[in-house]
Amino acid sequence: MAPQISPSILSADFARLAEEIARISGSADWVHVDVMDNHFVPNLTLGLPVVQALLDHSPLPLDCHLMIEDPDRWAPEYAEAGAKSVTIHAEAAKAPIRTLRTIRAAGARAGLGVNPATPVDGFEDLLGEIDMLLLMTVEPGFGGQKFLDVVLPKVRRARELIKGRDLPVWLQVDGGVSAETIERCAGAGADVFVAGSAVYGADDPAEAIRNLRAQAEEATAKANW
Ligand SMILES: O=C(CO)[C@@H](O)[C@H](O)COP(=O)(O)O
Ligand SMILES: [Fe+2]
Repeated sequence: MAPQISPSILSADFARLAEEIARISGSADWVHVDVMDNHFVPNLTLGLPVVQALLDHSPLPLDCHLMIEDPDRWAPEYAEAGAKSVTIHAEAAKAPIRTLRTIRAAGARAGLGVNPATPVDGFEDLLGEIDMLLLMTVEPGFGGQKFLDVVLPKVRRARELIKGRDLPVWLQVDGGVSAETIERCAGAGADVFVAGSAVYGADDPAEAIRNLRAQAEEATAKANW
């Protein structure tokens, strides 16, 4: 699949979210929405009512990343509200298969997220239940952190597992993705790139996205996965 860019609004101006989305609507593929509950991660951002409001204003599909303690309870509601992609964390879900199936049944893409220290090998058998695997490349909870190179072998491993099973599962990297790191991610097999500070910290977010995409495309072509 051609690389996709999913800018995170965590680094946008929370008082002007609809306008911040409008700034990237011609250049991004998705809008990445980080839902944090101050339990699964030590930060509190936004929840279902704000996502419902954004759905009325966003020309781009929403890619909701749920960093919450009880995704089994809440994930289906995001999908039913109209989010096109809903990712739950493997470390938090108590009934991941049921929840992933419920997300899909509601018409959304089902994502499974894993923290930097969580191995992907244990989730091999779940690959058929998901549309996207999200690999955190920082510890979840905050934007603007330094990319963790230590996760790159796992990105490669995940791509091998997906390829080995010949499944159309997207591989998303999230955290510290920038002009300095995106080529390494694409080279390791990632094809969906979340970037918060690298996009919204730039003077021209649309140009930053175009540059990230060009870098990802070049590295993907070279890697030839
Ligand atoms: O899920 C998270 C953080 O927990 C991410 O989506 C970050 O918001 C990405 O921000 P940058 O690291 O690109 O600034
Ligand atoms: Fe995220």
